[in-house]
Amino acid sequence: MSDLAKTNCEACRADAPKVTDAELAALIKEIPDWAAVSEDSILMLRRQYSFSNFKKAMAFSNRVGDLAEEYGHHPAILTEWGKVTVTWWTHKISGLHKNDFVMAAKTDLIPTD
Ligand SMILES: C[C@H](O)[C@H](O)[C@H]1CNC2=NC(N)=NC(=O)C2=N1
Repeated sequence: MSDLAKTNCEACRADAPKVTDAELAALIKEIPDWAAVSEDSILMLRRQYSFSNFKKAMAFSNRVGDLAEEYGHHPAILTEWGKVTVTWWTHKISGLHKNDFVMAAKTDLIPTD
């Protein structure tokens, strides 16, 4: 398990700093299956998971939702037949906080079978 996955979320505050370019470059290496993407100038982390049917995709999506509720930090989840796309960013700062990398790492611990 990566150290990130063992980390707790900090309380999200509107004045929290976004990760710097250097922090982003270092942190993204710890979650190699995730991509940093920009939408409407908002940096986000995105990964797509594959499943053998919709029922398994839905079950995984619900477990991601449980994780989000546990830590009070919520992703965008796109659930499709055989696919789930999870996107993490911090709404309050319209960008990436270390919490988002922590939650991406924790998402990777959810079983996909
Ligand atoms: C009131 C509530 O705790 C806040 O709105 C939390 C909820 N979940 C959140 N999730 C994410 N991704 N970003 C936030 O800024 C955020 N804020």
